[in-house]
Amino acid sequence: MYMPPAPIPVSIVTGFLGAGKSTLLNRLLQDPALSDAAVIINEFGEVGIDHLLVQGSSDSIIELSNGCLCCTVRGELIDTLADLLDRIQTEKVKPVSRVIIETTGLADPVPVLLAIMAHPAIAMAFRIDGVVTLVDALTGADTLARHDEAVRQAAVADRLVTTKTDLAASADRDDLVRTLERLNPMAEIIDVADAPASGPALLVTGLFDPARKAPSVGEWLAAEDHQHSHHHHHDVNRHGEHIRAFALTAGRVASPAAIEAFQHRLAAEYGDNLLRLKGVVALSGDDRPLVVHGVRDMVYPPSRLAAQSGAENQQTRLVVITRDLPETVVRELFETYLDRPGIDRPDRAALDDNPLSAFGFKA
Ligand SMILES: Nc1nc2c(ncn2[C@@H]2O[C@H](COP(=O)(O)OP(=O)(O)OP(=O)(O)O)[C@@H](O)[C@H]2O)c(=O)[nH]1
Repeated sequence: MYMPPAPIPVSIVTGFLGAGKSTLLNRLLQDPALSDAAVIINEFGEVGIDHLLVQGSSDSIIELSNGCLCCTVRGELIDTLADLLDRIQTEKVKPVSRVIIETTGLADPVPVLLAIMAHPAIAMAFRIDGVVTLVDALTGADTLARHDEAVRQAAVADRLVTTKTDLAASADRDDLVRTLERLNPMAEIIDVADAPASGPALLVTGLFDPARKAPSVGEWLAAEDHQHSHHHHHDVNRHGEHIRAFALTAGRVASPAAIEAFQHRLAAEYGDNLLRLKGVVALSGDDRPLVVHGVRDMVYPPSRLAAQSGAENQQTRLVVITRDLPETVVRELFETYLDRPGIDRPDRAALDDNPLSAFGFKA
């Protein structure tokens, strides 16, 4: 295997679902200093759309197949890094100055770190520079209380970046910072709106050093290493029975208002169980799809992509990740808002008139 003169630094950008990873990366990738960085994206859901949402020079963005990086896709990450080295050696691609890995929001970063650090050849060619973890100031406290993955993401970080502070009350951000300081006393905590978060230096933290983390981080790495080296049965879906990820699809949509109304209804009624909604909405008579986002009970303003060609871009594709909310409830609501008839499905007018849950499910 080709060995570059010095190991290529690897930055891991993590943070719970919808924390703002792609938004931040898009901003950083505008900087010429990162023009020769390779970006590896991983998402959890049947429909890959992140490659559309993270903009950069197209051959530097590699999308891993769907599934979670900390579970099924770990081997693929190693293969991808090995392949990248090979392509650099054979001059199929230019040397890269850095690899940036954006994990899924559900990823436990510990197995991802270990996959790189414990692989003999990969660990010689790449070095983990650092972990930058984003924490949503609106939902972060609740997410940390409910999801171990979020706690681990915060605890392994070299830098913690609070996001959405333009939307959150400053007292809530202060409380969140105190919680983060307890979880990870050594990490620098910065705000996404502050200058240090706006440039590529955000990703440069020096060598990732487990010894500088809370003692639990060393224990997690050791436990993971044991599992790794003893080939224990690995839980393919670490995220448990409660989490569901699925796709909602449709053709071109005549009115974006229907999708927006669906999003608001879903968020208002099931926001507590709605971990994430994101997608690309193909519109009739307009080749520039809408990008829609929701996190818990927040519906974010839609944005537009540049005009897209290709059959897949004629499709509306939404990825939904729920906790303790059956897929059928979301799917029925979607069909209703798109006015697609179904047996026993109330029409939209009836639904809008009825303030109570229409499908008999209430969290
Ligand atoms: N107001 C505000 N909105 C933000 C901020 N950061 C992200 N957003 C919005 O939050 C939504 C989700 O942001 P993304 O960057 O897609 O989040 P992500 O972490 O990449 O999401 P996943 O990959 O699905 O986990 C988008 O609509 C963003 O525009 C912020 O600091 N302030």
